[in-house]
Amino acid sequence: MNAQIIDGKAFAQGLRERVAERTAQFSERAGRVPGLAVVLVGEDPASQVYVRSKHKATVAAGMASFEHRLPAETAQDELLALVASLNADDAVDGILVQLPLPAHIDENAVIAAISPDKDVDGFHPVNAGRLATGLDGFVPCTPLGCLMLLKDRLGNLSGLDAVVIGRSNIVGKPMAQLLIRESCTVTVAHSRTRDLPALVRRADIVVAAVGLPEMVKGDWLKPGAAVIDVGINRVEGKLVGDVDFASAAPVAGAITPVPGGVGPMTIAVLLRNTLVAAHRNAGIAFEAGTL
Ligand SMILES: Nc1nc(=O)c2c([nH]1)NC[C@@H]1CN(c3ccc(C(=O)N[C@@H](CCC(=O)O)C(=O)O)cc3)C=[N+]21
Repeated sequence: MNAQIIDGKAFAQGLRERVAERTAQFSERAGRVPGLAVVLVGEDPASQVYVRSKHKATVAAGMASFEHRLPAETAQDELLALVASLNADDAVDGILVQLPLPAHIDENAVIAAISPDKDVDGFHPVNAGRLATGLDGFVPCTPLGCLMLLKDRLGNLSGLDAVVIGRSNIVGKPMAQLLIRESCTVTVAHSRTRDLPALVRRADIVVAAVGLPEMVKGDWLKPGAAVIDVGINRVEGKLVGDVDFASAAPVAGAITPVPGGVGPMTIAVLLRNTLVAAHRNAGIAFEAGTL
């Protein structure tokens, strides 16, 4: 058997086109375009690349993009003041502060300062709580993108065994919440997990989000499993995931590549969340439909 490759890039392209159509309808009705503010502190080259591609995708979808680039030595109070002004700005529907922030800034304090109704990253504790309790709110872009790919491939996920490797607030935990909501039996594994290969071997769905290059091996997988690789690791100038693709692809039923899998979904879902935020802020009902 050889896995179907899940083409996240193509799926993301389709999602972006649907978002663009719905953005045009929104703008017609509301008399303004949705706006996304992206804040980048410092000169980290990888972050600059992401912010650049977010900007291009935002404009391509018909939205306004407000970029704020601050020097690495920006004081936390200055950043908090900028967030407060974006919270108060009616042209701004969504706010994203690019992580990681420089070490002298308390990330949790900055995330908490973003209005939960503009928190299109879904990182604010209020949105994490909404997700955990089944209330409407913003869901982090990467896990929501992973879920879209899984549902597109597998349909109903009810009763499936899922293993999420990684327990971060931005991927592992919200991914587990989303899979619980889909009625999967979810196990969250992490660096202290005792027998990871044995755990993974039972899973119909494996989501790898640990940040260790090619850690998950093909002989850990149950034949036919759906494998979602969230890892983005730069190794010898090459981009590789957290899954050893060469050994996993012959065993898996379906697998996302890196690049071209989950990464492009993250940006497409960010636009989707910004469109949802615009509807809420304008008091226009949002029909999820194919979004
Ligand atoms: N507040 C915040 N929100 C984020 O959503 C956020 C963040 N901070 N900090 C950094 C991470 C990383 N991230 C990615 C987005 C797109 C790709 C992506 O499009 N990747 C392409 C390849 C890109 C390349 O070649 O480097 C792919 O996988 O095919 C990857 C990673 C969003 N992040």
